[in-house]
Amino acid sequence: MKQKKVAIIMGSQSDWPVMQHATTLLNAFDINYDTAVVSAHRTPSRLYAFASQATEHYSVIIAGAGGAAHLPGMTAALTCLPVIAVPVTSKALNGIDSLLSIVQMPKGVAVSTQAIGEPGAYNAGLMAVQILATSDAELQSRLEAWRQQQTDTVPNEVE
Ligand SMILES: Nc1c(C(=O)O)ncn1[C@@H]1O[C@H](COP(=O)(O)O)[C@@H](O)[C@H]1O
Repeated sequence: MKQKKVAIIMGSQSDWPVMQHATTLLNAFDINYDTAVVSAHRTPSRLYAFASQATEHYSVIIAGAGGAAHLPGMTAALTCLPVIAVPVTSKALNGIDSLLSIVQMPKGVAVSTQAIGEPGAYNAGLMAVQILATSDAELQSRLEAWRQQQTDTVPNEVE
């Protein structure tokens, strides 16, 4: 079975400096992805069109937004694909607003929320790889080798 792509969507072009970190591990593992600006607030029809077609093209969606970050939750409401959310660092409240508006989803609609900002975007890419690896043995073994390499780089002693 051919692996479907990952979608990386974000509420604004201004989210890209954070969201680009979601591509680090997708690139490292040769996983195809698309990127798009989609906003629940500013482009609701675009969000509806994207989410209603998403299962045809994608296996996983990474959604980043800042401030009143309704994009991940609204995306999850419109598709049964796994949605990995990145709370983008905001100017006024450093991303606490983004985090809180993403993480408290009502029971019955799930979003996998990552950490605020760059580490969260990086881990969103990692989580996407981990999800894809559950149905791809070759990817799973590359992921395990990557994890071992990371473990091996952690020094034992304090200098
Ligand atoms: N949170 C959302 C949504 C949404 O959730 O639909 N759409 C845009 N935004 C956010 O507004 C912030 C400021 O956007 P601008 O920089 O374009 O003014 C961005 O972090 C974006 O994710």
